[in-house]
Amino acid sequence: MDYLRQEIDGIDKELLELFQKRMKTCAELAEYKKKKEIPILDESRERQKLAMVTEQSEEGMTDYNRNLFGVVMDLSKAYQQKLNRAHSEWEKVISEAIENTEKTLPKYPFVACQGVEGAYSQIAADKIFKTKTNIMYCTDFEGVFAAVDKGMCRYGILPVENSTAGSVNRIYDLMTKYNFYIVRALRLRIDHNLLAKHGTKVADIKEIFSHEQAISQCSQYLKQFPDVKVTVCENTAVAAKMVAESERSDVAALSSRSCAELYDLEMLDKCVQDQENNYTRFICISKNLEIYPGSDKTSMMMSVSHKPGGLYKILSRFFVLGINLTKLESRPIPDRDFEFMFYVDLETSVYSEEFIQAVCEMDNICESFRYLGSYSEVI
Ligand SMILES: C=C(O[C@@H]1C=C(C(=O)O)C=C[C@H]1O)C(=O)O
Repeated sequence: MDYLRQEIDGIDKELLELFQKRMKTCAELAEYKKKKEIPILDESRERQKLAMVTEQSEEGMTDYNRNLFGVVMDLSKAYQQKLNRAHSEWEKVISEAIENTEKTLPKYPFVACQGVEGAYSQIAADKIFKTKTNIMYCTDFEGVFAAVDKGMCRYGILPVENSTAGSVNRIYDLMTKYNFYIVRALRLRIDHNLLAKHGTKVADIKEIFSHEQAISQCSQYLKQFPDVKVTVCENTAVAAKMVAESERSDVAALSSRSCAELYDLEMLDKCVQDQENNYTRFICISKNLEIYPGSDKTSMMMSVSHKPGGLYKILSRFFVLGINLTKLESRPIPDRDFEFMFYVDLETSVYSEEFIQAVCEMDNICESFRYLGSYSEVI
């Protein structure tokens, strides 16, 4: 073993020297490309290179060699991009946003939320702004996007994913339709409770109202009511309100503790969600790019060429830059068969070199690209 390891060490030394020599040559080429305004990526050259590698490979080694050279060329492009980046448009836009944004979120802005008083979005808004801020309630999620887009509200609060039920697809679909930036995120612990009017007993219940996400988060619990009708409504707070205002005494809602207080309902059962640790992530959106201090998450949205390896190309850039992905979501692009829009959340400080480089590179290599902002996530 010692002998073979020594052998490997010797080979690695040569590999390292050769790799660095290759990178330095690429740097010279990058300078030439910059002068002549030639793009860094040259796909036909890469294809030729891989053909050469295939031809020169020993039997059984072709796939390994092609993979190795794929990574080597990715690293070479990352290095060239870094050297040639100079002052890209994105760098300017982002540093101006950092400079022009206040140090903290405003205190009492007008905020759009879906639902009615007591909705989880409203609880999220109060947590994000740390005050009972001014809220405009919209009947659906699209109303929140539109209120921000038209300048009726400075911010909008939207739930994007739940730890039990997964992504809120409707929001991801609406993201393609509206321009906005994310300025803050919040992880909110969600406890659902069975609420009914005073006097109603569990055995009396014939119908339970709630939002589809809440119903899905309580699916185990609901199995004990096989004969009860479960009805979806637009919001858990709307469900509580409906129960409170109903003439019937055989209805209940799956809703929050604060709605029990707000609508004077009794909690027949507490914390009935299937997973004890049930979290929902909310985003706070604005029309303009605002980047507050401490922003260490970034979201972006892109479409890539509909070819094998399209997504790999993107992911390999993050890998090369050492950036961790915390979310990858794909949604079909309307009217385009099996073509997808990808949404990624990255863990990277807005002040880091890798961050700027990732934004610039994505803008270059994606078919379409949108930077959705940098922000911090609070609990
Ligand atoms: C080095 C170059 O830039 C890029 C990197 C390549 C490589 O590392 O071999 C090949 C083609 C280009 O996409 C080049 O243009 O030759």
